[in-house]
Amino acid sequence: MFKGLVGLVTGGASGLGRATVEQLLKQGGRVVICDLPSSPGQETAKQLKENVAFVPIDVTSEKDVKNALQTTVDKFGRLDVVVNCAGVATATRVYNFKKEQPFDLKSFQRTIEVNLIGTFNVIRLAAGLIGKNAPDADGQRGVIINTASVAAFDGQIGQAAYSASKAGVVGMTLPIARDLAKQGIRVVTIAPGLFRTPMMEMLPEPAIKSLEATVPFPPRLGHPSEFALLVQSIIQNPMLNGETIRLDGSLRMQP
Ligand SMILES: NC(=O)C1=CN([C@@H]2O[C@H](COP(=O)(O)OP(=O)(O)OC[C@H]3O[C@@H](n4cnc5c(N)ncnc54)[C@H](O)[C@@H]3O)[C@@H](O)[C@H]2O)C=CC1
Ligand SMILES: C[C@]12CC(=O)[C@H]3[C@@H](CCC4=CC(=O)CC[C@@]43C)[C@@H]1CC[C@@H]2C(=O)C=O
Repeated sequence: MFKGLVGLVTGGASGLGRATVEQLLKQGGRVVICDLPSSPGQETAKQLKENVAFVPIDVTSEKDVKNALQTTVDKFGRLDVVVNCAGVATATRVYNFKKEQPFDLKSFQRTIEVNLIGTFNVIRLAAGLIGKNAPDADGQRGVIINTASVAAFDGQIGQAAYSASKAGVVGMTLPIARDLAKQGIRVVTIAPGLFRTPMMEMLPEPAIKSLEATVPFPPRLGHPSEFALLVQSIIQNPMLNGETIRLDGSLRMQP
């Protein structure tokens, strides 16, 4: 099933996205890595060698995403699977009473812009290309997988912007799955708990250790490869659609 499959992974140069790229390649797929020009996407593609290409993009740009889709067609002829992993994390309280400073609106807008609108931008443009595929025996033409966060449900102090952006991704999953159902395109979102990636490693190790202790089982950060395994499973299971799946070791984040 994966042999020859063409995937496009945003945020594919790092963390959960990179692990997904590696898993798709391991299964015999071909992959376009989409990430910021400043990311290590080019080196990543070189390291992974075959059946992979890097296209520098900002997910919020229509022009960039259209260019990435055109490159996908030029290089691999089609697109079957999109995995949206590009994202940014911010932590600011709604009001800083010591500095008498409200949350910076530009920072709130940028978080929504990248995590929510960027994800939507990729979905809306990729759907047209996936819709050109001939349907399989089940009528399926492709799969779109998004990345939210458990912060969509249990957002912590300082996560108003991040949680709102991820809740938006959760909220649009079902309506988009319904929009694309007639074309046989499935849409599923993963809401990860805590995974060891460069985003997480912005935190000092003692903070990571204490976060790990809050995960009931297994009491550790997830490995990016475990995220990639769920991506594989979603691709393989045609009954998964319009749903958000928590991948969190039963973590419920504390305030
Ligand atoms: N690591 C974790 O524990 C969790 C991560 N997530 C989400 O998973 C996704 C992947 O995160 P990680 O791999 O941990 O982070 P990461 O920081 O390792 O990777 C994120 C990638 O997104 C790219 N990116 C950022 N803004 C972009 C833009 N405008 N256009 C294109 N690419 C852009 C970055 O360059 C980076 O390569 C994110 O959406 C994050 O919010 C959700 C829950 C937990
Ligand atoms: C996003 C997430 C939770 C956070 O808010 C932190 C982030 C790692 C980097 C951070 C450093 C800080 O100093 C403040 C908090 C945060 C932005 C975490 C990575 C994954 C977490 C998440 O989405 C959990 O579901």
